[in-house]
Amino acid sequence: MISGASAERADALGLSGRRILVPRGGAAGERWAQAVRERGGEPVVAALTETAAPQDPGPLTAAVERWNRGQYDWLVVTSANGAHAVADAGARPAAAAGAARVAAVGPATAEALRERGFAVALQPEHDFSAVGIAAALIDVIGDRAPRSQRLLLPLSEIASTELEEALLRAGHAPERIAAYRTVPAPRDAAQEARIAAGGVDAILVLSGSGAAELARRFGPAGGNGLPGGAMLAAIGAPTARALADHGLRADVVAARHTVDGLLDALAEHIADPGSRGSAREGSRSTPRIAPRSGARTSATAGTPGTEAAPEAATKAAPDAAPAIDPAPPRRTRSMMPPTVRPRRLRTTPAMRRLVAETRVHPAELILPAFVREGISEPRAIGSMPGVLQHTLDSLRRAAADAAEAGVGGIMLFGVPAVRDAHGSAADDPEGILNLATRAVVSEAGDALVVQTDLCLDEFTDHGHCGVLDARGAVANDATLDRYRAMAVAQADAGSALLGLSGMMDGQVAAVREALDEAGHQDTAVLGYSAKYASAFYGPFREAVDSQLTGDRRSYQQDPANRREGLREAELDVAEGADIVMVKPAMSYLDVLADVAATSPVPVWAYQVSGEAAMIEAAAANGWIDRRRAIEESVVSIKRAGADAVLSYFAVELAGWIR
Ligand SMILES: NCc1[nH]cc(CCC(=O)O)c1CC(=O)O
Repeated sequence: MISGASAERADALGLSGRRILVPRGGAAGERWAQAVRERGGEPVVAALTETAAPQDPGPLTAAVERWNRGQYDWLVVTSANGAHAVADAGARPAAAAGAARVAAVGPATAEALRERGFAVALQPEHDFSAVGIAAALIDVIGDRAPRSQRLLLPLSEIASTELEEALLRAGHAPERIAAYRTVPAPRDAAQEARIAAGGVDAILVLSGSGAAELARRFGPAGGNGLPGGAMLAAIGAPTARALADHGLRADVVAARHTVDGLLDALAEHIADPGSRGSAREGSRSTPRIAPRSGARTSATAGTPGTEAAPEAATKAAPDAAPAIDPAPPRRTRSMMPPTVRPRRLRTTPAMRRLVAETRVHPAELILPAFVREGISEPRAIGSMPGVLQHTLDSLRRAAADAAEAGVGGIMLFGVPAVRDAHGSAADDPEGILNLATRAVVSEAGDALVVQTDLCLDEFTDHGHCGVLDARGAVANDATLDRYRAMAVAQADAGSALLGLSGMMDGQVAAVREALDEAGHQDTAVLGYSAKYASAFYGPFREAVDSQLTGDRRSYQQDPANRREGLREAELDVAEGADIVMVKPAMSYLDVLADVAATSPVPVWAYQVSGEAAMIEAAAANGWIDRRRAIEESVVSIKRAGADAVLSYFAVELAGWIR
């Protein structure tokens, strides 16, 4: 289908710079989006349709029971949805009777089946459609011989009858079951308006129902209006005909009904609008609003659509030439060129810089730093490349470097030589964290806001953030007494801002009261308000040589909870927190945005150790661009609402953006 030269063009960057509407959500949408990205395009995921359980699940359940009892010879699956539907209904990979086999319409379906534990015995070689799988099956099971086969066909409610008809004609006993249905996806008015205003360059149309929904939302009859100039790329001829039924014309019709087939055809069309991958040739006689009978398939083999869109395999007559040539060819674009062009503001680096909504400034970055008692040389931390366990001396130098780079603050964590059940070293004026605080304040206290982690986990021999009761549970109120003592010791040492990271109830009020009683009215309190029990603290635990076994789920928040994050922040503000924080950052940007929307005090976020480690590890593998990923991650945290960000990259990033 695709000539050598244009195949090469269509290759890696064939969609470069193009925004492509992906009309599916979920895992399928992500697969399409990834394939668009691999070709240099920018996917815009806007689900038009989604799958739902059939109106009446009874027949599917009964059929799956029969399958499990070994009453079929074949399970014939024509879409990934079908595979998931039967698996979800309880179909066992190997039927009890043993001899049953599984056929898949194409590679994506086969992959879904394998994912669910089914071995795939048969798959068409080229034609991933109802016609293709019928032919492949009949090849193997023959015409009636040796005996009529029982085949279970779990299909979409509106799938065509092609497959069962072909099997019936060959003398077999197909049993069609409605396994799922395709329904309109929830709508997003703002996104639709952006799309209509020229937000995409091309739209993928993957099924007849997708075409119908596209027309309903953007089509000629009362929708938002299709984005001017957007190309329509149909997965196959039936889908192109469905578009025509709604007064829309496919610019591209894929000959191979797969992700690659469609995106290659689109890339080929972009590279050469007159090429065979485009529908121009096939629809020369087709007006923009094509009567159904006038639509012609372009270079397609068989009746396609099944692999990506089983319901699209309609009973249309393929390649039926129109009786009367309805209209002269249209060489002009079918839609008006856009007048609204958001890309104008992206044309040059200077323009992009001028219109950037979010900026990161060094003063809004805080460097977390570790100091370890009893070492004479700084030590590397395996899971945190570039981060050290400092000696007092090297910490002083690191603070001076941070001040020099213009960062706003430094957050100190201490790693003591000796631990006990109460974390005695935490409030000992000669404890490592308090010593380090004095050292850093004298070195750089004018240039940097010197801050201290107020928590017991680095100091206890059991590694928990509080003291334990007789049964080994973390005792909230007894811990508050320890926090009061720590607060006074840290303020005495010169800490300007206490970072309360222990997640005990009432900790902000307790610490505020203790500070005020001790005459430290001017020492500020940072509530780690919405702190989640996160896997992303992993490398930190190495950094502080944590003694923890088990987890912190009885005091840190459940990652499933969003509302609770806002509540914790509100409580901390009410208790007198001067600043509140959300932590980790990247997986909790929704919580951060919620808190930022209502907080009367500054809102910070902590890009934690695991977030940094992910970037380092991927960059070390050459999988992402390290600097861009760091810049993007921090600007995203600010965009979501953070006024300042704790980041292990603070000094390096400050150097880049100065
Ligand atoms: N003292 C508790 C504390 N303060 C900051 C972090 C994690 C920071 C990071 O992962 O970078 C932790 C660890 C925890 O809650 O287990």
